Amino acid sequence: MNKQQLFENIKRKKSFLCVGLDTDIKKIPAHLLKEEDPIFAFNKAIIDATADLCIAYKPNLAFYESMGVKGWIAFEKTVNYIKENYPDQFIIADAKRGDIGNTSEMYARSFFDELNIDSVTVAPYMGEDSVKPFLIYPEKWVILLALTSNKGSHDFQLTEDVNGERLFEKVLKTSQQWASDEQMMYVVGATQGKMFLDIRKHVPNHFLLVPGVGAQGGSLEEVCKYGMNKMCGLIVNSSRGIIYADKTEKFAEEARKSAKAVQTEMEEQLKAIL
Ligand SMILES: O=C(O)c1cc(=O)[nH]c(=O)n1[C@@H]1O[C@H](COP(=O)(O)O)[C@@H](O)[C@H]1O
Repeated sequence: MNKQQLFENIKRKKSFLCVGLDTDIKKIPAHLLKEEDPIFAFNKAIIDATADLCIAYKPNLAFYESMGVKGWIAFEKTVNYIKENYPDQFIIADAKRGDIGNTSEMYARSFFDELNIDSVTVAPYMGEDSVKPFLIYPEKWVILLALTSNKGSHDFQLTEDVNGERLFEKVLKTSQQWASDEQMMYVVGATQGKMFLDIRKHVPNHFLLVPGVGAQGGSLEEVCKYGMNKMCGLIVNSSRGIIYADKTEKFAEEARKSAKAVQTEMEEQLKAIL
């Protein structure tokens, strides 16, 4: 999917919501445990209940890999289910990969060749040759960690060099030499508030993947105020805040209500640019 198609989907659905499929066997409703594949059954119900309200899904690999082979199968079935039934959805493999070149090549192969996923999150700290293997696939995206939502973002990302340049700024500047805004996005946490102004100084036109609303307490209003551009430029993720809205047989219905509440706020925010 290219940038224009992404924007068309945002306009059509009046939403820039990404539903995070961080599916934990310990948190899903008990009645699903009797299913042959409870993780997939949960995901399928959540996807069917939310697909018209969001433009992206982000399964986080940790939740699947923690279950071994069964988890990987559920992940693959989930990706295929989205592709077959909701082909307009942008799929993000949240894997935070990145390694020496020939190893990154293998990561890229698994997500892009084998599974045909639209994008993968990548850590920038091993540098150019660790990111480039992901960039040889047309219309596939690298989503590079820039300024994350967690407290630990202060440990490295916000530290300054002798010239006063912060590490996340160096990441934004340098990585723009590797790919354009048609192939690269950046992760910026919703908890970063006014920092979006600094981010936009470096990357005015890029799409940003923004996790951290909902369970982590980030403000959608602030994200939009400081981070929205003329193509929206935001994909805002909520995982726990949507998928675990309820633990009963009505879980999918309640997840839909939570997604609808976020989408309604997004529709309001989009009036600034549409
Ligand atoms: O790359 C990410 O998606 C990510 C980056 C970041 O800075 N913070 C962050 O929370 N995430 C992911 O976004 C999701 C947030 O989940 P909730 O806090 O439950 O909405 C999790 O899958 C995190 O791993």
